[in-house]
Amino acid sequence: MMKLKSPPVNSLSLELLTEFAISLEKLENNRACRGVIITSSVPKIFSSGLDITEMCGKSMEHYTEFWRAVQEIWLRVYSSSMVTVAAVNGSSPAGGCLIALSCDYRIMAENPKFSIGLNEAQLGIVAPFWFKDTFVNVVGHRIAERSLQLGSLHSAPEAHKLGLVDELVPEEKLMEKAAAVMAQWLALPDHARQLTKTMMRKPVVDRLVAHREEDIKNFVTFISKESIQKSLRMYMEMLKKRKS
Ligand SMILES: CCCCCCCCCCCC/C=C/CC(=O)SCCNC(=O)CCNC(=O)[C@H](O)C(C)(C)COP(=O)(O)OP(=O)(O)OC[C@H]1O[C@@H](n2cnc3c(N)ncnc32)[C@H](O)[C@@H]1OP(=O)(O)O
Repeated sequence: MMKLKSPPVNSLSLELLTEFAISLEKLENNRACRGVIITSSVPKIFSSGLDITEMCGKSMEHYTEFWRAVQEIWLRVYSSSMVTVAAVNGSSPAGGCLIALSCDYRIMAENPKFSIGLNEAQLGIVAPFWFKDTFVNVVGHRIAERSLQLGSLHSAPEAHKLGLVDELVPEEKLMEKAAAVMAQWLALPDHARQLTKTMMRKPVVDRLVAHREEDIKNFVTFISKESIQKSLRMYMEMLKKRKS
């Protein structure tokens, strides 16, 4: 089991992304480890997505390093040879949603206050093509198109209806259910399951691998624009105001 633990909201900072990548690599290299459940130890939050402060007021070099780390996590989770189950025990916007979408199976606590989705458009930013591809591969083109354009955050029941999460369970049963799903997936021979997963996911993975540097360049150019910086600052202010 891998528990995200970066209070208050598990935002994906460069530091957390780096630790996450190292932990995944260790598990991946451990032949005895065939599956991992990804969850959060922060109450009510799975992950608040990418740490917005990493994308605000920093240098081009920093944006480059940060985006490479984001790509790395996605590549590692999406193409993991292990069975990956997301036990979504709280809200999961944007980058948090991407982590869940990159797993093989998603179980969410059936709390209508918890929401999940790729809400980038609400921040005035654009989900990159590999976020979009991952989303399309889970929910289909039409649902992904509407949800991405509107930057929708879906309540847990809505997310289940759309197929964004595979199952809803009472909060107290989440880990038990995740373990049961893991056992079901591990009952299959690894090689057949792994080859099937590769067959399904390889085109999307290859697309980023082939355009990785170009994708970094696009991100750095986009995020450095004053208009985008302004949108992000306003969004952070809105989060703080909402609180007070
Ligand atoms: C053709 C052109 C193509 C160009 C392509 C270029 C490609 C460009 C691509 C760019 C894409 C970049 C992708 C980004 C993906 C992301 O993940 S962006 C992050 C999106 N996240 C959110 O919108 C979540 C925002 N947070 C919330 O909604 C809430 O905080 C919460 C529901 C998660 C939790 O709510 P609550 O429990 O009430 O806590 P809060 O009081 O709101 O928050 C506590 C504390 O944390 C700060 N915070 C929250 N989220 C983040 C975050 N993601 N990053 C940094 N900080 C965050 C929040 O401000 C509070 O701080 P203070 O205590 O007030 O200091």
